[in-house]
Amino acid sequence: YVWPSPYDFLEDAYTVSSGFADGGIVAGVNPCSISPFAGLSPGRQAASEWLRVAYHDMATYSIDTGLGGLDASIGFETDRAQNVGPAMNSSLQFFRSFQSENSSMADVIALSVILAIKNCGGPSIPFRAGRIDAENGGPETVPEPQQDIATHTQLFAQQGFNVSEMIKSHLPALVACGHTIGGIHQADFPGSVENATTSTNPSGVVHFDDTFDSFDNHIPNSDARIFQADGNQTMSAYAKDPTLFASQCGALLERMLNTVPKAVQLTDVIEPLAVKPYQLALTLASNGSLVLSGYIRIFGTSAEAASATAADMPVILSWLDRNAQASAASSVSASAVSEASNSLWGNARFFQVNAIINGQTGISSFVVDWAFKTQDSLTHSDNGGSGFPLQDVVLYQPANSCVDAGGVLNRNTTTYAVIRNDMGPITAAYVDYNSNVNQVGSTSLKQITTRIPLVHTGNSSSPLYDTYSATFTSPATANQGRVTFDVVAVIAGETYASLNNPAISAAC
Ligand code: HEM
Repeated sequence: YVWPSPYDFLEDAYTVSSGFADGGIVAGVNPCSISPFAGLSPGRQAASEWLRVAYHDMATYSIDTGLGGLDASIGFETDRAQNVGPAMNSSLQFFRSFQSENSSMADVIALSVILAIKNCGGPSIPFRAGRIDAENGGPETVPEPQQDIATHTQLFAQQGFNVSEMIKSHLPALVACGHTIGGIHQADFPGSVENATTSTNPSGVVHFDDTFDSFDNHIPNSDARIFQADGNQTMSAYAKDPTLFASQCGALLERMLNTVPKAVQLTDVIEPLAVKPYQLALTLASNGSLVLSGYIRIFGTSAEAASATAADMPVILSWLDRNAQASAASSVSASAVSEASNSLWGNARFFQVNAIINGQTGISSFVVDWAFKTQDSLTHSDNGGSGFPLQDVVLYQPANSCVDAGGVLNRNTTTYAVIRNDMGPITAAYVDYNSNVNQVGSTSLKQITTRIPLVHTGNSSSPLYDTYSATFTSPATANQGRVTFDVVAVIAGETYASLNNPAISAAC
């Protein structure tokens, strides 16, 4: 994994759980007992709902066809008795604000489970991205409580969870891993729960075990029937050994999340990068200089990383000009962001960058030299060898870009950019606006890209750059996922792009 990557947003959301640059997902499950919807319906728990969503989404997988799996088909399956209750749609409602061109609903579902389980005290499950959202529902193959063990075993086998060597039987094991948090609701399963509904417990939730908000080896008695599938062997092993429970659940749930249609290629495991740019923007200033602004994140898992104080950490950014040459005055110190950040996986701190770069000589890459303590020798981070790459050919200009505040449903968005005029003929210049639209039959969104040509508007503050703009009518973006846009130019046969810029919110 090297920056920049299409999966930078998911890596950010994986790495930062609260505070500055909050990924936003963990807020829905922190602490493990809560739900963003508990105000509407007390007794609900998002961590367990998200895990159930992921299982029910994945349960449409067929080992015979290689179709189904974790593909957000659940959005089209919520009216089925198998998926009874508000959990499916309200989870998707929460997740859709994280959907974008580079974060499918299926990837967000997988990530949500990994974050929720970790935050509930469970194992660290490796995260891979690259899932593709289905455009319709799958087969009705979620196990239901009234079915017998033979049917459950057969359904699990069809989902790719067969009896194995390491884990005696996947059926009791995976059910134990699923039913360690959350509970069953009388409102949805009146045949299984009685006399639980009260004025303070309107959905009549009965927790599976005494630690419904802890991902631990306390196991529900209500599943005794299922645990008999292997003569209770798996359960007695788990009851004796919390470490075995955590490691086997981690492995089984990882496999569940990575069960995807055979055409889908998942990425390598995504782990927090030690040094990573965040919201970095290169722009042309009114005096003809370039300005590099944004943040550098430093992440670590060591004891030193845990005890460091951001304000005492040296973080120095040094860049090469556009011909990859070092020149005088090409380095700057980044200053600690005062708001702390939290991570479930280690310690993350952010440093603000504000570098003025000679507009004549430009920039092509930078490196970061840093340490956890002032007196430590500096660690040289060069992004795997060739530095953190930047291009200074096509620059998005947020300062001028704006949204016409007038319209509520449809608004005019104007995007400004500057493009170098000394590199040959410009054969194409456009903005790719990556947004999301509702789709019939699902709470999940569908990603679309609209291409708008950039029009040449004149000279800029620098003789090297001309100005361009693109105006188009965009739909309102409230709870319509993450909108990003790319500014692209094809010059003398080469494509230059400023990718994944955040949605424009400044009013015109
Ligand atoms: C034979 C297989 C299974 C059956 C029959 C079954 C059945 C059920 C039932 C009836 C509920 C109550 C739902 C509600 O009232 O909202 C439930 C909840 C739940 N199930 Fe399963 N389940 C099975 C397997 C699994 C698996 C494999 C997982 C995940 C690995 C899982 C995760 C969950 C979770 C987390 C909840 C709690 C939801 C909440 O608190 O709202 N289940 N299950």
